[in-house]
Amino acid sequence: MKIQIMGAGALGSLFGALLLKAGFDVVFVARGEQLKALQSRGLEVSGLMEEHFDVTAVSEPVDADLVFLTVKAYDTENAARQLEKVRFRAICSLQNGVGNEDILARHFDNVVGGVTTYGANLREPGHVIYAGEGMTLLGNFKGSGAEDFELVLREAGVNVEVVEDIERRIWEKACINAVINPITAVCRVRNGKIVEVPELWDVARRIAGECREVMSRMGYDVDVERAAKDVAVRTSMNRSSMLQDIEKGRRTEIEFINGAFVRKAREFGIDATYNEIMVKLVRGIELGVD
Ligand SMILES: NC(=O)C1=CN([C@@H]2O[C@H](COP(=O)(O)OP(=O)(O)OC[C@H]3O[C@@H](n4cnc5c(N)ncnc54)[C@H](OP(=O)(O)O)[C@@H]3O)[C@@H](O)[C@H]2O)C=CC1
Ligand SMILES: CC(C)(CO)C(=O)C(=O)O
Repeated sequence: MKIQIMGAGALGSLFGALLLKAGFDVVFVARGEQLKALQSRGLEVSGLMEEHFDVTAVSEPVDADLVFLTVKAYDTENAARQLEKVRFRAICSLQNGVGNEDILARHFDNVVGGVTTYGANLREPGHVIYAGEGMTLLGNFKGSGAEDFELVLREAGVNVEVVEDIERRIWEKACINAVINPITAVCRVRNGKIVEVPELWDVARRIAGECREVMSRMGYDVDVERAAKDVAVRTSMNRSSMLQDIEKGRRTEIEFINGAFVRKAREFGIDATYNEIMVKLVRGIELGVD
């Protein structure tokens, strides 16, 4: 069984390492310094696992059985175009944000949606920190394949479950990210501050309210305010992924998180002013208004 990790950054390196440890044939598709490091020094894993792996790392996709897509959401279209040139049975996104599976479904027959709460950070090229064990939910988005991905992940010791409502789960995770990520990124605070600082909680509640209304119009009854509060408290010391991106001067996934709620709200003709403001503020920082 050959498994390809398309976008061997933090999350892809972690999942690839877990699969390698279980004995799978894993190919890492990477670029830049990460590609050079993987090719010359291999992959170092620290944190919840301490191990070094010699790896196969390439700059262009190759034929494989299964593909995990772990690029940032804004790179999905480009990655899909590269993957169109090779053969594989099914592709599974483990990304955050909404819309990745729709992009993949325009290119491929068997698309599996994924949501994971595992945590990984790149300390330096070729060195990933396994920061947190979580849960991974998978579901067929188009065609089939979820059970194949479930099987390999389970064999690799990953907590995984196949669900029937993967689209809902993807939107649910996006709700949490929509509330926590932009506020932490704009105010440069850890997740816990969102509930500790009344002014920030006031904004968080308003974003959550808009997300809840969008979800409700989609037929999903979700108490977004409560869910976001729970996660912010549980992860109070975390620096959100969006805050980390901003701190590193990198592009964020805001268009695929709050931007997705703004677009859905427009479709339904409802208000999403707070989400829209967060998109614009984060874009402003990305563009260098900082
Ligand atoms: N890290 C985590 O703990 C979690 C992350 N996620 C989600 O997973 C996704 C990936 O996150 P993360 O791993 O943190 O991000 P990273 O930026 O660390 O990893 C993405 C990697 O993909 C590379 N890449 C992008 N396009 C290509 C390409 N065409 N060919 C080869 N390499 C490519 C990037 O290179 P470059 O750096 O040059 O852009 C980067 O190394 C995101 O959607 C994120 O929200 C979800 C749950 C947890
Ligand atoms: C849940 C949360 C907010 C944890 O930090 C996250 O997923 C992120 O940072 O992107």
